[in-house]
Amino acid sequence: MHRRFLQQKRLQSSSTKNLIPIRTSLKGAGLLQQPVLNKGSAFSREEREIFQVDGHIPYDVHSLEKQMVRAYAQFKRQPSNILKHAFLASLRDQNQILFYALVSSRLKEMLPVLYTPTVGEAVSQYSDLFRRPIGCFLSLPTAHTMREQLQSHANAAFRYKYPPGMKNSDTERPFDIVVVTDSEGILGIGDQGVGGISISTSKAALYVAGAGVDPNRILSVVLDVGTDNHTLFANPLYMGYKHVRTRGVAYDHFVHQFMMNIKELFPGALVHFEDFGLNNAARLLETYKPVLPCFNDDIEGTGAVALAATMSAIGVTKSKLCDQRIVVYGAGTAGMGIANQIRDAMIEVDGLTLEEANSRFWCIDRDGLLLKSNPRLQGSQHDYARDDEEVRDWTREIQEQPNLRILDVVKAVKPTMLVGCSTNARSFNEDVIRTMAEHVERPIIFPMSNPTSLVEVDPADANEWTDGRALIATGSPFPPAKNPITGKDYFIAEANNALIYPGLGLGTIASRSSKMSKGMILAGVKALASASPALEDPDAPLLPDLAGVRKVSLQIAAAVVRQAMEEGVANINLKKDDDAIIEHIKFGMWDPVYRPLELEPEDLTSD
Ligand SMILES: NC(=O)c1ccc[n+]([C@@H]2O[C@H](COP(=O)([O-])OP(=O)(O)OC[C@H]3O[C@@H](n4cnc5c(N)ncnc54)[C@H](O)[C@@H]3O)[C@@H](O)[C@H]2O)c1
Ligand SMILES: O=C(O)C[C@H](O)C(=O)O
Ligand SMILES: [Mg+2]
Repeated sequence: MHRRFLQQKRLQSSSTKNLIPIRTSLKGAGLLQQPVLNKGSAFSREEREIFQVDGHIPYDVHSLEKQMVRAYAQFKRQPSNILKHAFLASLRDQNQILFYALVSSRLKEMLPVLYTPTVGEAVSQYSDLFRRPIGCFLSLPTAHTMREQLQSHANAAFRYKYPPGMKNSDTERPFDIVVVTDSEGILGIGDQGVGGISISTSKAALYVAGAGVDPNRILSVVLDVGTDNHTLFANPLYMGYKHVRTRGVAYDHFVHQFMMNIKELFPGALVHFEDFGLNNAARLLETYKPVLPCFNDDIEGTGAVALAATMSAIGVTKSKLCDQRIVVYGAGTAGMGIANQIRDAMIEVDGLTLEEANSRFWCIDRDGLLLKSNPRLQGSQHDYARDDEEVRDWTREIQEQPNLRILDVVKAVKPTMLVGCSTNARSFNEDVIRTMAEHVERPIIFPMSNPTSLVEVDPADANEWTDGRALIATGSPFPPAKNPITGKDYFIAEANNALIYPGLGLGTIASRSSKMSKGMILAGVKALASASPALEDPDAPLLPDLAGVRKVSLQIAAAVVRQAMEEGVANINLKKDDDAIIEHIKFGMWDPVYRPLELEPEDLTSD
């Protein structure tokens, strides 16, 4: 009876009175080793007694706030960003609440460590830094047991048990979101083999910290089909499948087996494709869009964030989308995703025809300007390839270049907007930027390549070479640039897909939608663009700060849910009313707070 009394007393205590308790039968060391339930020094006196934690932990009881102070000091003591990243990974593995509470409270400082750019190092050094596996490793040689492996993750995922009649997050499917990479095109650093798991776990962490998705309902996956990365092959500590990267029919079969297993085992879960290679990303998205809810972050997420930044920029320049002349440098997964997203918006918002909208783009890849005569054009590149005739009208000086490079194109086209997704560091050099700035009052410049070392132009340089006139957004975080004329700081918008994918994902799962449609993505873009600080002040950044992503995600998710309901793809019974939608989304959101613990009833009866 004593324990029952203590439980009731604890439930009435003021600090926990509004929190729904969680039931568990774990005790002692077993409880401390469960990162979802472990509170470390924050177990209350009563919990320590009931759950036999006494003796496993020093005496004093500390609040979550005090734990955060200690964890932050330990974080600061790590000598490099990669060691800080490793520290955060261990913390996540020990105490999920403390990890997310710390990260969420200092998102601005933690994001560049947890995510881009440091995640690039974590991926490439994965086998050297490995401590404990987090995530799901599906390797080609063990494909015959893939279903059992996925099922085993579903079984191992912690499921909350709330007392009867209280909120229940335990729905019929074990996971809401599956983040998957095959590691062939990690950021701009290419094939990274099994280390790609860290991009999946990082993207998953942002769904949690950035949109309040329950971390226990996201599965992070790497599809290990081998690697063509010689450095990894030469590393005796490499932990992945040491085999040349599997391609062709065997690769397609493996991916198909994965997708079909997800559809059957986790029905309705959103599949988030991340950093697949150029030859697979668009093809897989097209294949599986009609089959299950799926989304490619590098194509659709990047396109969406770039479109939001563009909408914001044209608000400053007081022009229309259809007035833009856009040069896209690097016509790969992200470059084509951005062009497609902006092109589709020109059609929907400004009423252009497809042909008219395509004609606003000049895309450049390794062979130079994409021309219709180029036999190597692929996928969306065909839409944007220019007529060879057009180039014949350009000046002799330009025409005589062996293949049309960025400076030639900028001279001839006089673009209003220059987007970089090339991985070609510093390719927007002084000549390119100054030439662009000669012809346009407020040049819109988006060097989107990640990580930081691959950026097409340092925003400080772009700012200086345009006398502070450029409207800039980058893929990685940069410090403010000084306006050379006014001396004021210009804050650089971070146009990273992390600003939008968490909200898009949250909206999709909150609407229990059968797909993530173009309309839902566009609704999310408009919500993000409407939160732009530049709407109020033309010298402010083009996008809200990534550190405020959680607030923005709620607005994005609400727009997505509303649109899903309008399109008839939502599976919820809800009034089409803004307050009701926000309430519904908030109800499902997860917060990093310690909930009171209750013993499973069978454990109580043994008293
Ligand atoms: N800001 C963001 O949110 C975001 C999102 C996705 C990708 N990215 C970044 O964009 C870059 C590209 O990613 P991706 O997924 O599109 O890769 P990708 O390999 O699919 O595309 C890169 C393209 O650039 C071309 N290219 C390479 N070198 C070039 C050169 N010297 N001149 C012209 N073209 C060249 C390639 O041929 C390829 O078509 C990466 O650095 C990635 O980190 C940023
Ligand atoms: O991961 C990022 O930082 C953004 C994007 O998905 C990328 O591949 O660069
Ligand atoms: Mg990516």
